Amino acid sequence: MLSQIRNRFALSEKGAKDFCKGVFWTVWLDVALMLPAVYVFLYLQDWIRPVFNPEATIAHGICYYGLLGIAFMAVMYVIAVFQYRSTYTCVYDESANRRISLTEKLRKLPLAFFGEKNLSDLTATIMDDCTELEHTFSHAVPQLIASLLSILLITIGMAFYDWALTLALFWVVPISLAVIVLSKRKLHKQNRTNYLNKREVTEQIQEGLDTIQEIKSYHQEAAYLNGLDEKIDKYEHQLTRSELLMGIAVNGSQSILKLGLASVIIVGASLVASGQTELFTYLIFMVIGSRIYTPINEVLNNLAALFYLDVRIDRMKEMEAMPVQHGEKSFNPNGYDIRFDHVSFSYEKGKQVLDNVSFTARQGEITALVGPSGSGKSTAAKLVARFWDATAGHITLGGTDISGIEPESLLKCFSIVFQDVTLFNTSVMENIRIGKREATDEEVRRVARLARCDEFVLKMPQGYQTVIGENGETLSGGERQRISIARALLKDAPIVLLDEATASLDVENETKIQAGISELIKHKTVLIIAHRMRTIAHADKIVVLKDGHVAETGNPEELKKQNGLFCQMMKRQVVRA
Ligand SMILES: Nc1ncnc2c1ncn2[C@@H]1O[C@H](COP(=O)(O)OP(=O)(O)OP(=O)(O)O)[C@@H](O)[C@H]1O
Repeated sequence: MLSQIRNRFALSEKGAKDFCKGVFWTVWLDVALMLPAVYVFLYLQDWIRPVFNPEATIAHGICYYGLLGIAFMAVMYVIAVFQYRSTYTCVYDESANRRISLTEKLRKLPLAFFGEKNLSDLTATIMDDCTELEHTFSHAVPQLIASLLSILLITIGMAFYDWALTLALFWVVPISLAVIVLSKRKLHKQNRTNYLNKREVTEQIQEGLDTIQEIKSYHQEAAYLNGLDEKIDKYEHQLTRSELLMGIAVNGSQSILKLGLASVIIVGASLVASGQTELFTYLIFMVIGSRIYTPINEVLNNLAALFYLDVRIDRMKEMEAMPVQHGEKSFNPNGYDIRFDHVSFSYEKGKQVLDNVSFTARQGEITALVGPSGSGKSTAAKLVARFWDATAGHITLGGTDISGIEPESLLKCFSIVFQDVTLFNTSVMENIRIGKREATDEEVRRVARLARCDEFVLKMPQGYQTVIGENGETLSGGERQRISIARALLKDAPIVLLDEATASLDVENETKIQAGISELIKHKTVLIIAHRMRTIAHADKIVVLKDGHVAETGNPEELKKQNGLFCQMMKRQVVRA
């Protein structure tokens, strides 16, 4: 039972237990909420009956009813506290845990996942869907189950008292629920479309914000806004349609419920007139009839959330089912040689990016990957760090196959400098410290000097404490790159990946930070990707890639003599220079 609840609602084991507790206490709360009606019943039975029956006497005085009222209120209060704790507090805990586990899950997914998914979609799943599920599980699902159970209990109890009036009061409940169940399929479909349309609008807005520079510089504002307008119109149109359908279903169902009280009045009147029911019983059923449908009405008001439930749960399950990258946390490599052994890889089925690539990058040497644009150089570098997993062949690090090493543990061995540097909206000091969290300010300054950051940082108003804006917007490309090199220097990992690390620097700046890079790569396994031939002039080994396979390998002198692709690339650059 518990595991079925877990699967159905994508809950943790504790969440499923709490959910059952929540339903239990909500049933009791629904029953307890009938206590005012019971109180009125007891009072009327005792004090009003003598009016209709002169032989009857009043059994309890006003003090008794005062104390009884207090006792009923205390019972309701205690049950409400338990219900609140078991439903709301636990749901918020479950929601927090769900967000953490989804974020943990994302951390373990291969980068390929993020390439295929829209990031605003992922954020919406972690934040919006969790919030909506929180609301549904605190306000709708336990209430729905509990109100069905409590109505069943109350119906059985009342049937013993007067079955004919009970029937008059409750015949509407199955019909009202049937209306909802019958419209569920249609509404579910509508809500799914709403959800997808909303995501489309969010994605379009996100894309507009990400590409605002291009939109403005190519005067695409009108085209962009027209596209956005179309998507918003589609979303609104669909929303209005589903709200209308929802309104018809919910109001229809609520109206049917109201017929229950009307039928009690009519049936009760005829039963009283024919002497089959006491007037007093008739009054009692009318009092109860005015309150009995409240829990169902509340559930109906939250129906939209209930119908969205499956769509959101499906999204969660989809994320939770994504295959994560596994591996051993601790590994003892025999040195840090990197070996590609017949490695093939494709991002999409049928489009081979690397084809049977084999080479070794030795520790203490600089291995350069060169080749025409799109030949697979960056892809090869990313496979080494397990950003993606090879589709065939093996990559080993110090003799250990990296597919058996946990990606986070593996990445501890790497200092990586990419062409696209990501900076955080914090100080220069903290941006560099990302390389080694526990580094002292002095250590950070030392590597910053080596990477030639001093030259621009000391001119900033607060020096190393200057906040550099979102993704370092206040810095030039070269300055951003120098911060990234300082980070890598601070990390001081045994393997260094430089992917177009100095691409955004002019020749003067590149020469300046060459000292920093020389320091960074000393005694390390270095894999370097660069288009400029002067950047790789000191490489010990060059691997030339062409269309995803190794075209040539050797040291620069050997390759020059071969007069192959490498030689042609050298000549072209000399001519251009
Ligand atoms: N995330 C991705 N999804 C799908 N295809 C990709 C992805 N990244 C790269 N590719 C494709 O893989 C091929 C190799 O790309 P890669 O970036 O490895 O080449 P490169 O040699 O580093 O190119 P460049 O010198 O221009 O940076 C290209 O055809 C590219 O379009």
